[in-house]
Amino acid sequence: MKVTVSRKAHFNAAHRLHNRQLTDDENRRLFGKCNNPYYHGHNYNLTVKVTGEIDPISGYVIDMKILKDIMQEHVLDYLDHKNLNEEVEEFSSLNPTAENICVVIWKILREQLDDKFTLKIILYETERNFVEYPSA
Ligand SMILES: Nc1nc2c(c(=O)[nH]1)N=C([C@H](O)[C@H](O)COP(=O)(O)OP(=O)(O)OP(=O)(O)O)CN2
Ligand SMILES: [Zn+2]
Repeated sequence: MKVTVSRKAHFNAAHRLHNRQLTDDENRRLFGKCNNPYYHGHNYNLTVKVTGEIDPISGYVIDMKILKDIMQEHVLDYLDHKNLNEEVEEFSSLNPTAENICVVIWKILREQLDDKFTLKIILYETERNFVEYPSA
């Protein structure tokens, strides 16, 4: 019997949506105000969902304290209060859209969690705009 446990977190970060393969005009047309060369910020809200069997001894799928510490060390300490384009290696060549940030967070956490767990990330960039990976 598989059960999903979830933990929420949030971080603030600055970014600029920009594709170096496009001209400045094309970038402005495609990304509008999100292409502002002086960057802009979001309060990102994150939900991490871990699915697995309940351990018969602990009654846990995963100890939430352990999940919290992994998220803090590997995601929040890495992304919080950062300029994603300038300070986070993955986005030196990858546009920091909500979709790409979500996949990057999934890859970071996937490496930290046992293969027996299924992992899903939901990332809110605004109160109304959010993305999920993997989808469905
Ligand atoms: N598919 C995507 N579309 C857009 C993304 C994205 O990451 N993926 N990002 C942006 C901008 O970076 C930014 O998120 C837009 O913010 P904002 O203009 O504040 O968005 P809203 O007006 O929709 O704000 P609400 O508060 O949600 O109404 C643009 N597109
Ligand atoms: Zn933005």
